[in-house]
Amino acid sequence: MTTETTGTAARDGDSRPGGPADSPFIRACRRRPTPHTPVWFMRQAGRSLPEYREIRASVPMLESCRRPELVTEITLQPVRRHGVDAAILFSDIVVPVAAAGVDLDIVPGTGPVVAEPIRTAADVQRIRPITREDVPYVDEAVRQLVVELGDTPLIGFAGAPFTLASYLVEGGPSRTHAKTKALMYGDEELWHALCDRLAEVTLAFLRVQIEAGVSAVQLFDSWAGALSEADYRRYVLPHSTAVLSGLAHAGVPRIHFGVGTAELLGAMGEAGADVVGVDWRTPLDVATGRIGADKAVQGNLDPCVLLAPWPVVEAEVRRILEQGRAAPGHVFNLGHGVLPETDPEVLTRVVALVHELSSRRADQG
Ligand SMILES: Cc1c2[nH]c(c1CCC(=O)O)Cc1[nH]c(c(CCC(=O)O)c1C)Cc1[nH]c(c(CCC(=O)O)c1C)Cc1[nH]c(c(C)c1CCC(=O)O)C2
Repeated sequence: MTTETTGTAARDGDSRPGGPADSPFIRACRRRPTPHTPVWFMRQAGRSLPEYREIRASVPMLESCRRPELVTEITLQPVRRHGVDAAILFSDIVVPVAAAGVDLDIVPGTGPVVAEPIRTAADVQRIRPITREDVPYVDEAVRQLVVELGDTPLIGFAGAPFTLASYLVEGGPSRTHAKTKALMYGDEELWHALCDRLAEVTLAFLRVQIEAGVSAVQLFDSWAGALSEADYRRYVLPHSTAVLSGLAHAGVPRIHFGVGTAELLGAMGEAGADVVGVDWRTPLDVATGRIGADKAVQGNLDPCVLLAPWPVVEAEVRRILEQGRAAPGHVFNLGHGVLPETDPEVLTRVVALVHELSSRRADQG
């Protein structure tokens, strides 16, 4: 197949039986009937897996994201082990920002740390627009993965402007996002200039992944829940909309996710999502009431529940499958990422249980 025929236009019509576009995951994102409820886990590629810890032992995080053969192997690990319905590209939300010229590192046990935080108009200018040439390793890894994965869809992702801005303005992880909010409330013009630039970088990064062949994209606005709905609409929604609506004709479903977003679910759907991610605080039927019946939902299992005895896990899986029926499409997932201390066997059992319970129901019509 030539590069041209693997582009978005070709994939748009590519729902041949058995291909990734006809997979249960993509069908659920598009609110079409599925043979079973699809399941994957945010942060499935990572520290809960011994095979991941082994392969990463001597390679720093950011470097591992820049080695296509490592990205491919780590992305495939949870697919092999758990039989999940989708793979998610192994990367990080700060990878495109680093490619855009921001000096940063991912510090083990801490997260992204920025050498010189972005707090002035001149700082914003240091964030360059990016093209595929700035992230060749992502392009290459996605192309390899699409071949290796066959019918299993690959999810591409990026960080949303607010969550990226928080790391860049704070200089690292923050509980209160105080410096970020001080800039947002104190200099609205600079705030929008920063988020315009981040939306541009994010959109370009997602387009590279889509051109290379991912079947869906997820926009992580992990920390958007720190804002009221009014502030979200004023300071954040226009920028996340620029990203998601910018992909309206890209031919792949768009998932929009955040934590603590009970009050924001409707607005997050409005940004241009096909699927809205829901954390553990809002049951999926309640979430659907807020998001509207034209969007699919994903999430809701508290990652901490996976640390509890199996009967507790099983009861939660049953509850979420039941409440997910209120939505026109349901992708089973956690309400946030897999915790490093999670027993991988439990994840494998959850996948099997979701498949068993939901296919039994599909059989019964
Ligand atoms: C906020 C955020 C980040 N990165 C990401 C988000 C949004 C999702 C979320 O809210 O959790 C997204 C992300 N980061 C990573 C992935 C890989 C794909 C997946 O399996 O989901 C994804 C989708 C790998 C990673 N990204 C990181 C790791 C850990 C690196 C290691 O192995 O040491 C992995 C596997 C590092 C990272 N990078 C970031 C944090 C907070 C951390 C953890 C710091 C720590 O506790 O060590 C920023």
